[in-house]
Amino acid sequence: MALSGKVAVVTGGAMGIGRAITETLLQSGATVVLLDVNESAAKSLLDDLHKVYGRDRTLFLSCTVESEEQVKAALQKTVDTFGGIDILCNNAGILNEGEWEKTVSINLLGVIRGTYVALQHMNKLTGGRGGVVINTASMAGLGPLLSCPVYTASKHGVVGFTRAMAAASKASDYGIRFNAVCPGFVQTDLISNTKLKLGQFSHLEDATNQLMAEMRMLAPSEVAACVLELATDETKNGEALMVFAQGKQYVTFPTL
Ligand SMILES: NC(=O)C1=CN([C@@H]2O[C@H](COP(=O)(O)OP(=O)(O)OC[C@H]3O[C@@H](n4cnc5c(N)ncnc54)[C@H](O)[C@@H]3O)[C@@H](O)[C@H]2O)C=CC1
Ligand SMILES: CCCCCC(=O)/C=C/[C@H]1[C@H](O)CC(=O)[C@@H]1CCCCCCC(=O)O
Repeated sequence: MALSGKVAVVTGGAMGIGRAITETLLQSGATVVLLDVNESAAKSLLDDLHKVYGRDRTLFLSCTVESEEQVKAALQKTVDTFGGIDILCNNAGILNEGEWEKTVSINLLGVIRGTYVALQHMNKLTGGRGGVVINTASMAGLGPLLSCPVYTASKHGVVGFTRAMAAASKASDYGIRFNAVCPGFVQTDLISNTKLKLGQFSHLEDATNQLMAEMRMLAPSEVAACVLELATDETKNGEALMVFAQGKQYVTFPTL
């Protein structure tokens, strides 16, 4: 029960990787607030979670990470209900090269928005308890996914933002660690019907499917286990933890 008494917020917590993160954090003793746009999936998940963990340790708040107003209201509600925030998992994301501005808006701006709003509650310099922010990036945040230039750009942005925030937080004594998890392909809805999601790069569907076939498809729980490691290992700040066929590996970046 490493996280007993801690309060976690998971964006995109209703499905896929976010759902696995929610379940893993609950198993580790945390209270989890899930923010999502998919109300039916969230409510059905909550019904299941209440049976296992009781009604007091989970809360669903309907919220799009595209709206600063909604994110602010959701995090304020979290603090009013549970007394603070210790862990933020900026996980919500989409893959849609056709709607590329929305992809940036959710995948990158959503992470920045969530982080800046949470900082107001978590920063030790402004009365917060400190804690940890874990962003779901991707291996596409470290190398190019050929059929998804904008998705790739958004995830490179998440990795860069995470590392810069980690350095800023350390230098400013915010008491908050910042880490990113970078999975390869994970079996979730995000990678279903890929052709429709590739927009002007739909001709690269076969190459994308080939890549998926070559890389072992991960289970959401494998990613969630890495998120738990980043949440509980207090030595980790500014890390990008890859999860891929061979297991997991902390990325070594060039030092300048
Ligand atoms: N599935 C994969 O192969 C990989 C996924 N990722 C990343 O993992 C994260 C989670 O993706 P998956 O679980 O695979 O996808 P998913 O589609 O299964 O789940 C995404 C969740 O985010 C929610 N969501 C979408 N837009 C939202 C918004 N504007 N505000 C709040 N919630 C929103 C959805 O309703 C859903 O519950 C994403 O950031 C994705 O880019 C990273 C590497 C690999
Ligand atoms: C410091 C070492 C970093 C190595 C990162 C890496 O292995 C990247 C590999 C990409 C390679 O450039 C060609 C690819 O397609 C790889 C990215 C695969 C991305 C899977 C993304 C799944 C998803 O987010 O949906």
